Amino acid sequence: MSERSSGRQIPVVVLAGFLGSGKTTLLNHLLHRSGGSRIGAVVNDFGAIEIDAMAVAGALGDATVSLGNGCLCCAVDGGELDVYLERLARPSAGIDVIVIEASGLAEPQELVRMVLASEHPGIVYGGLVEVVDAAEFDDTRTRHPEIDRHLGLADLVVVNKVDRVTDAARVLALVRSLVDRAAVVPATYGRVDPEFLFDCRPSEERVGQLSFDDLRHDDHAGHLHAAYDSVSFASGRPLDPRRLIRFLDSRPEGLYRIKGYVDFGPYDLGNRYAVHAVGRFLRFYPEPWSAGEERLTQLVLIGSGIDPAALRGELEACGNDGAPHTDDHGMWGVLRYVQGAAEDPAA
Ligand SMILES: Nc1nc2c(ncn2[C@@H]2O[C@H](COP(=O)(O)OP(=O)(O)OP(=O)(O)O)[C@@H](O)[C@H]2O)c(=O)[nH]1
Repeated sequence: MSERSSGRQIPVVVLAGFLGSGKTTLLNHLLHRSGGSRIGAVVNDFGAIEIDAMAVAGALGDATVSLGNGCLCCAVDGGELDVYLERLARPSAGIDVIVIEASGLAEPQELVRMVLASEHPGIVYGGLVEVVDAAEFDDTRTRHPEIDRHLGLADLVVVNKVDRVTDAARVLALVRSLVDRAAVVPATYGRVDPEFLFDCRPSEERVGQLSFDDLRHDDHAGHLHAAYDSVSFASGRPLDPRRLIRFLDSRPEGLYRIKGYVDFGPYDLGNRYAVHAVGRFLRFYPEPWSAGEERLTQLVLIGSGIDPAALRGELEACGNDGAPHTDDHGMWGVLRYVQGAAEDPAA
């Protein structure tokens, strides 16, 4: 019998973690491996184009709702979130657990506070899951010491991307030293047993402690995202692969995160290319265009100390001039960054 039909409350899990740590990857893993449980998701994108929502929507259909353009943690009240939670918690939706994927710059305590403050009788706070990028962890902590505080609130920490480090044991030990009572599990590509997430519900005592100590409505200026800008770029003109690679190879230090989809037009008529940059990490993932899909390039760039107008201009300049011929070598630069099967054998 599902939780709904037995009249129990639906747990709402907050899935947080710094930019690019692997939250969407983990959510997609859960959606494909959740067995008999039906998951509803609320996806909060930082940029104006909802790339994360696009990445999970196919798997979820009407069980995804998207809250784009800005951190949910800055909503004045949880009213908007409540509307979405109510929609997902309707018995007719048949949902067993709801996951809120926070933007990579959200303040997790604000989201937890909103869930705890919700007056919807059909839901209950199901815990905070923090995803950590093992390869970027040291640098991210140096730039953002508040990450330690986020980990202290977590009920489960997934130390992701252990395939990218040679000292996973050290990173795991460091994370364990920073958490309070959370379980800490290593992962690649967010592959954790869904039961871990569904069972990470905090004790009553912990929830009480959270609502009094950790969840004071804090100063907005101190939020992580206060120091970040985002640039959204959408174009129906295909990009030239060489120009785009030149742009990406010379991207400024502060431009920490790029994500979206690229149309290379005549260079590959069959595929669009999902692109992800996280710090200096860069990957392209070709995926076939769906029949009838509008051929667009849609990118979100997020960084600190960046010049949005200049970046938008540089992306404009990556447009293909409409030259009728492609050359055989044009895509080489892109293909260097296409993920090989050896990198993720289970993909
Ligand atoms: N090598 C490696 N790459 C990973 C792993 N998990 C995720 N990635 C890649 O990291 C990039 C970012 O992953 P996402 O799941 O989009 O990260 P996110 O936390 O949702 O990103 P934001 O929403 O922008 O904060 C993508 O290119 C993923 O394929 C992993 O375990 N190992």
